[in-house]
Amino acid sequence: MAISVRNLSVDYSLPHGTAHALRDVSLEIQKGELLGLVGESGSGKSTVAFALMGLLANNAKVISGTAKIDGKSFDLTKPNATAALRGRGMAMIFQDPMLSLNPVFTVGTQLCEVLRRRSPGSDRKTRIGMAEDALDKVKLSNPQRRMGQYPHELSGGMRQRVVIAMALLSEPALLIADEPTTALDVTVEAQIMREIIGLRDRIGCAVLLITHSLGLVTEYCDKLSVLYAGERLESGTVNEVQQQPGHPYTRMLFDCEVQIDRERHADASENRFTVIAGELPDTRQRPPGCIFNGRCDVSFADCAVVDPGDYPVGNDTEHSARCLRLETP
Ligand SMILES: Nc1ncnc2c1ncn2[C@@H]1O[C@H](COP(=O)(O)OP(=O)(O)OP(=O)(O)O)[C@@H](O)[C@H]1O
Repeated sequence: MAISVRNLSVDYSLPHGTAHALRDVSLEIQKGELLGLVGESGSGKSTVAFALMGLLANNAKVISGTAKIDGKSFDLTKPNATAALRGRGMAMIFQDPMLSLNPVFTVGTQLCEVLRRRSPGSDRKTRIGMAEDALDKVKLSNPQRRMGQYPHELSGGMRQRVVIAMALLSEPALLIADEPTTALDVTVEAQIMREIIGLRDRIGCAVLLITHSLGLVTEYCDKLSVLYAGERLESGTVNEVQQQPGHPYTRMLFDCEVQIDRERHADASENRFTVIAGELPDTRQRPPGCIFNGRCDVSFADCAVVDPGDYPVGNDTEHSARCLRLETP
């Protein structure tokens, strides 16, 4: 079973114009696969997730887009599409686990509620057993005690495990993890990523991992899509894209990552990270031609006027990038 999103475009209306935050973004994730969606801050990653989950802000409008899950298509411009999509099984892990947890209920009550909604006929004792089992599976120590605790009594990493346990119990077809480890320290990050992989292995769901970290993507994901100013500039398997980036932006992102890694090992201050010079363009006035033209180090005259297509890279049919340099005459 594959999950796909086709031509997702989202606008935000602002006091001075309309920001075209996403433009024709398409993604495809197979069952059991982890797709990393990377891009710098403001590139539109969360907008993709929110559009799928029906969590967009009031000033947002889905201009186009279809999501296909389990062979069934949903028109994302329709107001009730995301409710129907959620009904087919989607769960989301946020950077802040408190967005998924209710502070006034115990962990046990919240986990049992997921089970009650999923199988209303189940008895309480069975639900408690299953909830404890889920906490055990995400390696939360002393599950019985945790069941009676409130979210504020747990650390950030423990809360994130509870959210993963909730996802485990809801058995989604698609799990969206939006910067799930950004607020956690590096050791906890690795543990939480392992739990997400464990969840994927147990229920065979597709996972969309939203992150600004290429390091996380190369370590844990099967495929990646690179987002820039609301456009998907490149997509392919992690190995292919890493070995042969088709887009200059992807190459620059990988160069930054290597630099960050070196500086980490040299124990340098976090502030010295290399960044790509320039800024994201204002999406209220998308420039003509390639959206990355203003920051590209290998652009040529046509890049300022011709909107590039999505061209294949190398011999891999899954690998493509939006760069005119890949156009074959
Ligand atoms: N409610 C809103 N109204 C107006 N603009 C918005 C709104 N929400 C997001 N945006 C803008 O849309 C663009 C994409 O934002 P989004 O949060 O999806 O990016 P992101 O890649 O997830 O960023 P980050 O990594 O910082 O979370 C940004 O320019 C952002 O300022």
